[in-house]
Amino acid sequence: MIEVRDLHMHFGGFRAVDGASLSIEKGSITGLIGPNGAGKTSLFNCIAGVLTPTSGKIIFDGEDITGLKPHQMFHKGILRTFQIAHEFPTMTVRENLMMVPANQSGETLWNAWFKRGQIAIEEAALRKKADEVLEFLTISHIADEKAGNISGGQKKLVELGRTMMVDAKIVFLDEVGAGVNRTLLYTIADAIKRLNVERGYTFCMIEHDMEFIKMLCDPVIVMAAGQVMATGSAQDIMQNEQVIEAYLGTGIKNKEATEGLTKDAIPASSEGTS
Ligand SMILES: Nc1ncnc2c1ncn2[C@@H]1O[C@H](COP(=O)(O)OP(=O)(O)OP(=O)(O)O)[C@@H](O)[C@H]1O
Repeated sequence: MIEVRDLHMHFGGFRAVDGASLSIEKGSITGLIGPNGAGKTSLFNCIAGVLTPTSGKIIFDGEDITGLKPHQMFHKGILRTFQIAHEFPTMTVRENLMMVPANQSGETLWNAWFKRGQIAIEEAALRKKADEVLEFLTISHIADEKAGNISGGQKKLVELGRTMMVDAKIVFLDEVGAGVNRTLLYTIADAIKRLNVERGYTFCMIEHDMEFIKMLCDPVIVMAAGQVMATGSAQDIMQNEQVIEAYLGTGIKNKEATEGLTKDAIPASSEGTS
């Protein structure tokens, strides 16, 4: 689905991405790991159009999308979570979701005056969709909360919800599990898995938390020094000598905690979304 060919992203003389080639298969939840400074975020930013690569190609379903801008990627269904505006703290969670879709008739003053009926229809449809999204994510109970008042983990779920408002095809998640308590982490993992299985979403996620990676991702791509060092199942990756070597000094986080976990270890539905 997305093929990255010999990608380079240089900052002055520094090669943050230095000839990375990889594939993200349709329908996969692909993990992207690597030590600090490996070039993961720079690679994400190139794919999402936030950075223009120095050289190399990014192909999406056979089409060369190298150098397209974030809004052009957005219209192709390629979303990087931070690329969708951060929450508006004084608006409710539902209103935050309703803000996402582009091309709403009410966006201009002219339309607000002369197309009031059309706007009302669109708003009702958006509201219905937002409520469906909240139900899918099991957070209907916070629909009327001000987005600024919800927990960090709930904000991550709302961020996922925003991608559902525009029916994304592939979503790039940057450390979605960071700083989230374990209970809510399972809820987020469950939502990602269900979006993947039930809605056909493809995900590519940067994570430092190996437990989270092992729960969800297959394959896992390891980057080091701007290049792809290894690709394989989480289990294989964690036993790969070269990978362990690359992590020396930092350690693979939660390595021990991952023993015995499988991709199906996520509860079918989770409680305690706080
Ligand atoms: N805009 C920039 N200008 C100069 N150097 C940059 C810039 N962005 C990133 N870098 C450098 O490129 C290297 C790769 O950074 P990047 O953020 O892509 O790595 P990463 O694998 O995502 O790291 P981390 O896991 O710590 O977030 C780092 O050494 C970083 O300092």
